[in-house]
Amino acid sequence: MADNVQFARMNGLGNKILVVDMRGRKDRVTPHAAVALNADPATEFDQIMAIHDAKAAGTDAWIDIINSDGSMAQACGNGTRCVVQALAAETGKKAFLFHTVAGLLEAREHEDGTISVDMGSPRFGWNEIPLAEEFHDTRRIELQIGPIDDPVLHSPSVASMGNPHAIFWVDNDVWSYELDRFGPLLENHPIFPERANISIARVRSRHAMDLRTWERGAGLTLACGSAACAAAVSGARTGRTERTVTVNVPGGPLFIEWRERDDHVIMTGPAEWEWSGTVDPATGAFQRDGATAGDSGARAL
Ligand SMILES: N[C@H](CCC[C@H](N)C(=O)O)C(=O)O
Repeated sequence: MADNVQFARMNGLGNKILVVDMRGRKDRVTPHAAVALNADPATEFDQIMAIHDAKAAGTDAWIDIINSDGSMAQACGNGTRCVVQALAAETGKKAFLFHTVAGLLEAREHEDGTISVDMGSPRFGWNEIPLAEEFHDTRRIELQIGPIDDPVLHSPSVASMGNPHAIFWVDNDVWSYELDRFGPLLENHPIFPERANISIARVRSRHAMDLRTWERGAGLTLACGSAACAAAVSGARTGRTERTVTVNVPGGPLFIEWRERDDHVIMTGPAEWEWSGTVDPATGAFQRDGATAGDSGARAL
């Protein structure tokens, strides 16, 4: 299998990530390989982060983000932290500038091992999300699910973090809603021409909320970094929270700051290496190395 490349199974607060090293190659990880990798319980994932050679001076790498259904995503906060950890372990560098289809992405590893990603400016225009119909106020759009006169979820805030998000605000425990049932319906609702990541959020205080996400192209996940950012900015925009919020996702807390000075959203959280191996990016056939996560912490690919 001379055509294999190095890859690592990692996670960002339980968001299942495969980081694949495509540097020095012209080909890409195929949708076929993605679907095959996701079908094997050992490599089941939410996103693949494929690291390619940089295309522009001053950037460290180009990154392709691939959902487990083989579709491409424009942003993945948790996966970006995984890439930073792997490249920091390889190079000793702490600060990185990545290029994705959504633009430039700055990220940095801190002394304590946590990683911050500058997710850029959120966008709120109905055609930027995008929505299929014009809505002037995207803090609350007309969309509901459940009985017409007593909807289970309704009036979400919508935002783009490069990728489309809808946040439904709820009063009860986020676990009491059947997101596995409503998620696929809402993800594919005609109001979202490019589909959407669907979250339910419960505000706990001016600085904290609970969040569960049904990810576009990946389904229920333990964490979704871009959704945490979309929820935090939507919380602040609707007056529910301040601009600095701890977003508790099923995998743990993410710290989000919507910076006043430049409108950028900074997401901070951990990344974890689980094991490494080699994979054929055309077919998804893979082999594991011997080493697995003990207390080894960060590791190069
Ligand atoms: N897990 C990712 C988001 C993936 C988004 C993807 N599901 C899409 O937009 O299609 C994150 O941490 O931000």
